[in-house]
Amino acid sequence: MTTTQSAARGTRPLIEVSGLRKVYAGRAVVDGLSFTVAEGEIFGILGPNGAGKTTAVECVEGLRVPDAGRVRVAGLDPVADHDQVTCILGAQLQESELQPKLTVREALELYAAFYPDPADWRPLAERLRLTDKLGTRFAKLSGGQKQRLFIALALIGNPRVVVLDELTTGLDPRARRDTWQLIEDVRDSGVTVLLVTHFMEEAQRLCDRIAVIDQGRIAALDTPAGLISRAAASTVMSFTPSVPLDEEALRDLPALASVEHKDGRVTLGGTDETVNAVLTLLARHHITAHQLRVSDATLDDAFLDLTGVGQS
Ligand SMILES: Nc1ncnc2c1ncn2[C@@H]1O[C@H](COP(=O)(O)OP(=O)(O)OP(=O)(O)O)[C@@H](O)[C@H]1O
Repeated sequence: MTTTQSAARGTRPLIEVSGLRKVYAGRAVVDGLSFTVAEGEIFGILGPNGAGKTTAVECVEGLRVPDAGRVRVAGLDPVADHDQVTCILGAQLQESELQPKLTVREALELYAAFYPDPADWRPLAERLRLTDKLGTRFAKLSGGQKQRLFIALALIGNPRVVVLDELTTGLDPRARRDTWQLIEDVRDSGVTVLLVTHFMEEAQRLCDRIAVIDQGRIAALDTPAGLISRAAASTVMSFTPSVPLDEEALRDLPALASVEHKDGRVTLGGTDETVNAVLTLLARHHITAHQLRVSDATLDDAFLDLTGVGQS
């Protein structure tokens, strides 16, 4: 660790964003964002397309200059103290930033040379399962291998925090799950993670806290469980009734949050009380519920209620 890094280490949050604003063509795409990230956290930024997520994290990285507000990384200004922040914060590269002919070994050696106190790339390559790919050119790597290389390059400067923006987009489910494990390993090794994602399951599984961003503002900031508890319905029930249901009878159900009919299937949002009342109603009318499913609300449901936008 460098002197600057140890001097900056303390009890204050590792990342502090306060009143951040960024305007393009007269439109505030980031409009007064405030959040903090504690050392050791996986902090998620979730939001619909165009919500301002990348703009916000690029202000944290010092790649964009805020129009208003304050950003600090370990107490440093990412724009004014850019060189020092670069040693503390590792950013995931975009694919186009690597030469297709560069081998994995060359990329690791090249990026290690950028830092005053780099990690030894050999154990890093081992940890990221790249050792048998060291001689492979970037263009020949699979999507998952490229992502593992990007994580290695983000970690090569021994950063205290890594910013991962849409890291698993385009990966198949298996490679995505492998990458999740790697992100957890990164955090377990003591590195704080700022994660921008579109994937609800990813955010729910990995993040300690999540800021849901909508139209440049924070719609909610909480733990995954806290966000889920904000969904209008805590329980979702769906079934195909053997005969069509009386709409009026459904409307009178206790704690009912939503009703939807689609292709003969009924989906109800509510609580356990709603579910029990539906079962009683069906039994009373001798109606069978085919393919009955009852599930707890998910982050997806909460996201939909908070932003009005469904996600993958
Ligand atoms: N350099 C720029 N010049 C003009 N407008 C920009 C610029 N960068 C971003 N924008 C606009 O700002 C808005 C927010 O973009 P941003 O990339 O931050 O959103 P995002 O939440 O990361 O979206 P996505 O999930 O689609 O990546 C968008 O409407 C985008 O078109």
